[in-house]
Amino acid sequence: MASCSSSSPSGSRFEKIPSTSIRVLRSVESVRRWRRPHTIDQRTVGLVPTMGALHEGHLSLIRAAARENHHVVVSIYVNPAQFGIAEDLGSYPVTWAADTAVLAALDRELADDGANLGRISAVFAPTTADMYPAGFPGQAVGSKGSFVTITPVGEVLEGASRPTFFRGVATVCMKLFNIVQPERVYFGQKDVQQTVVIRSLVRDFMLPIEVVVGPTTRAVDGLALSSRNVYLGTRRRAVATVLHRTLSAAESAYAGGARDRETVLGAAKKATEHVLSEQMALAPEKRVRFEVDYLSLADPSTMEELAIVDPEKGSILSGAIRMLPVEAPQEGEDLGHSGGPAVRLIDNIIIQPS
Ligand SMILES: Nc1ncnc2c1ncn2[C@@H]1O[C@H](COP(=O)(O)OP(=O)(O)OP(=O)(O)O)[C@@H](O)[C@H]1O
Ligand SMILES: CC(C)(CO)[C@@H](O)C(=O)[O-]
Ligand code: BAL
Repeated sequence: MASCSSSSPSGSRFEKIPSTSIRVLRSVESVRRWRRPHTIDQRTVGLVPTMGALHEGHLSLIRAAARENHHVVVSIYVNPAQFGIAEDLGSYPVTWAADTAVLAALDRELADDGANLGRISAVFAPTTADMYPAGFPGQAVGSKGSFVTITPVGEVLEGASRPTFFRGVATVCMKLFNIVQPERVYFGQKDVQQTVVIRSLVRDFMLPIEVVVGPTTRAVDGLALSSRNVYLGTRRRAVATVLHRTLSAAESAYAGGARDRETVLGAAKKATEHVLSEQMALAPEKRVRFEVDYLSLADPSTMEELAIVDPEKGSILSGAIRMLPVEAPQEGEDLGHSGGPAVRLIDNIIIQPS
């Protein structure tokens, strides 16, 4: 494990990422002890919640947090409560050594950039026993326990496909916010419905926190970076841009003057069907099959489906697709992390209010 203990001036021993001043905090109590003096000194704390397997999308949020806060805390915790029973909790990428190396390099970059107010002060990496002190309540829809639910926004789209997802996210974020007590929290637009749920949580429970949403970081071909992209393998990775191309087609229809759902989403469906028919014309050992889970044109503050876009309010175009396991895998073919099960990808484009 790439972390070590080093002596503080007071002689107490703290775990740190090697060659950095980044503390590794593993318990709720250790975060509270670290946080207390910064409250007294009125030093601001920005929290970037993650599930690890860090990529440039996460780093963009950390950079934003360092510009605006004296201290940045990055949490790394794969929260079991937001995974459905049949989902990928068991194979979710866990890359602690790489993550701490990436954070160390980013912290050096932040130190060299005079425009930053702060740097990465701590990584919070709790255990499930710490996060669920009464015992983990389970992943089932009917699990009993202390949960935060944000409805109706958490029930549609991602919430319809993943019925325990936003209950798990809202619950763990409430815990993280109460533990770290940040002035600001940073979330990515890539998970746009999650940002609407978090804004509702903060508003409805009167949390004294500012929610900052960073833009989606993309690969050069347009694919939104995501920790789950490692599941794709080479063949599906080449076609995975279909969702971004689909949403871009809908955005172009809007830019061309369309305001009604049928025309805007019709352009998206046409784009998807075109890519699918191209793929189906290929031989089984070459092609990639996918299924559209949903394509949505929704209100930006409620995620309710829209019949017509009001340009003064704007809207959110979003979608989810399932990239199916490849057919006729070839000898030595890269099938992706965990051998190529179906991979669910999400993406969105915000149509800004005019
Ligand atoms: N491409 C991206 N651009 C900007 N922010 C991102 C991007 N991908 C993820 N984030 C944000 O990083 C935070 C932590 O996300 P998480 O650790 O789940 O990574 P992820 O790549 O979204 O993983 P997953 O593949 O499980 O969805 C969330 O706020 C998420 O929206
Ligand atoms: C916000 C979050 C860290 C909660 O576990 C997770 O949903 C994520 O990584 O987007
Ligand atoms: N980035 C969202 C976390 C999840 O899909 O579980």
